[in-house]
Amino acid sequence: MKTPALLESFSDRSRVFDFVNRPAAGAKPDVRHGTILYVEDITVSFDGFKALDALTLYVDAGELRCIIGPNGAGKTTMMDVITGKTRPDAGRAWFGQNINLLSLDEPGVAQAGIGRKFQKPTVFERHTVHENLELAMAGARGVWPVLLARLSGEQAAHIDETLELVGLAERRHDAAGSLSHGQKQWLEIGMLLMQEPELLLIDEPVAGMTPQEVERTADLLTRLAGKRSVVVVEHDMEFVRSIARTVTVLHEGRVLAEGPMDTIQNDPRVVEVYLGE
Ligand SMILES: Nc1ncnc2c1ncn2[C@@H]1O[C@H](COP(=O)(O)OP(=O)(O)OP(=O)(O)O)[C@@H](O)[C@H]1O
Repeated sequence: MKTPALLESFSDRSRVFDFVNRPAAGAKPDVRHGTILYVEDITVSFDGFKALDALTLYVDAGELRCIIGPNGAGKTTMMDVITGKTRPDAGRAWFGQNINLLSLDEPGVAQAGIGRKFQKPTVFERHTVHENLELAMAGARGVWPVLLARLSGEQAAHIDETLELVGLAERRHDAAGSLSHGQKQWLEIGMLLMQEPELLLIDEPVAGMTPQEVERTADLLTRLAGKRSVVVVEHDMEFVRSIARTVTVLHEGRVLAEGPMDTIQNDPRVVEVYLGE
């Protein structure tokens, strides 16, 4: 019984998925200069300790960027600033040329078109893969409209396309709880995609995956880039090597090095602080 089952999850939904409550669509980022994300001179201090220290980096529209760096380098703090979770002490963060991220709260950032995927998959375990995507659909203003409205042809097609993209078409009627860890990660990426974000921030997507799942995730993220921009924080260097065009290395809250993976791998500073660990 689909409807009662979905209703049961109502209380959980708002707790687990803030992004499902994404408000109505706002302005799109203006990327006419080719840059979708501007992070400039961002400083975040915790009790005097600088987690980010005048961090500056730019991400191009359509790019797939990997961010690496040792524990405590500031990767999570950077994502927190971009998504409105942490307010910086100083600096600027813009989404395209026109959207000042520092003026938005977390729902506002999501509404503007930035989707964030945390490391641990959080899907509605008791609901089917298809229902999970329905609930996450862009424009849904809560569980009632999702449940009561019949899917339009366009919405049904969007779900079908997403199921194909994340490789879960054959599992659409299965409970999300029956999926493997890797499949849950793909489902959650699919849920983010239902809101059609311009920029996806993805935290350690392949931790705990089998080698086959890692390979399929590399393929998925590579296919997502282009139409969207994707920023991936990841420690698995083989995975980073397999997907990244440009790698940014963070260290002590700053960019230590940035460039193609081959250059980064041979940079003695990077080897010293990170790769040589
Ligand atoms: N809320 C906080 N209060 C105090 N210190 C914090 C807080 N959040 C982060 N830090 C500190 O800021 C630094 C940067 O942390 P951050 O989590 O951004 O690093 P990271 O690169 O994501 O590390 P990891 O790879 O371990 O996830 C760390 O030294 C951390 O201990």
